[in-house]
Amino acid sequence: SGKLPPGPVAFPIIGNALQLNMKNLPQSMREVKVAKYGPIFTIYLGSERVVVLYGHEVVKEALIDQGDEFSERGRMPLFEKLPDKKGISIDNGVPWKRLRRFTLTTLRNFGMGKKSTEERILEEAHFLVERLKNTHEKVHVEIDRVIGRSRSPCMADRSQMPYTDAVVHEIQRFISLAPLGIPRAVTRDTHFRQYIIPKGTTIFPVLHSVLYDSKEFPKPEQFNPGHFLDENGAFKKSDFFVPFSLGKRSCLGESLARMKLFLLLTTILQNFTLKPLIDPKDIDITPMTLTSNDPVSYQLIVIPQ
Ligand code: HEM
Repeated sequence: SGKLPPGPVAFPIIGNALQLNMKNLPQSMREVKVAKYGPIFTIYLGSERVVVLYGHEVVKEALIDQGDEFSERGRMPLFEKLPDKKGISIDNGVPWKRLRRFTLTTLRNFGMGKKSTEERILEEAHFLVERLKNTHEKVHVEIDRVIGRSRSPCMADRSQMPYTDAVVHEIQRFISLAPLGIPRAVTRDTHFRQYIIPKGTTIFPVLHSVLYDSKEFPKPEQFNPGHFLDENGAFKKSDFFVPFSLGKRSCLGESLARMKLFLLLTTILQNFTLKPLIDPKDIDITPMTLTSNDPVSYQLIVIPQ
């Protein structure tokens, strides 16, 4: 008893390819949800069935409340044979369990070395600073605002720097790097709300739908660090901040990535003023979107402080 979540009628072989914009799947997901199917729907990418979870409530319900059932790593249908820009194949044969073990061991070894992770990242940040200082050339990156820093950054500073912390969070929210999440799959036939999702079905937990929820983040399309600040200017946590996903298969590199983002940003801004070449409002910040939101290249003026 029970049935699959609803979805648009699919054709043999091509599935829903004609109804979806394959160049911008996250946008298509929103249209399908809004069209009529609601927060849980089924689509076919080629002949592969995918159940899409759209919005904070269902994403949390699946990845946290029913975390065991939604804990398998899924496939990215249609895209599996595409090499990414670095020539690394995102083949479905990626052995996730081995990757997880490898990452854990590497992170542990990294942490056990003579130097702390913090020191290593700072070394990297200073190396970057040296490179920028010595280069005098315009770097192709867009940053449309300037935040000055007067003292040497370290992780302990973060709690004293709510605005910088909010900026880092807002960057991650705004760029929505993995808008569809990284595909999951269900470990067994799974009852989810009034539906049954067959074992092995690919699941897209649409992180973009959580990061861009307008009830939590007023005007989500606008870059506004105020999304993570309370009325007194203190840092405000949000359950909707899910760039690293949620639950037992969430990103293993989260604390490393967050440390890097904070230390690199503060070190660069402590040493340089960054300016765009053109009026910031004329800069097109639309990312390249296929399954991830990749920023395009920008020109930038880097002025030593
Ligand atoms: C800003 C940077 C990063 C973002 C936004 C990010 C995001 C994600 C997301 C959305 C997932 C899918 C998790 C899920 O299905 O619940 C993931 C998985 C994963 N990430 Fe990251 N990640 C980042 C950096 C890193 C770094 C630096 C590492 C390694 C040190 C890393 C290692 C992994 C691994 C191993 C998995 C697979 C976990 C599993 O399948 O059990 N990530 N990441």
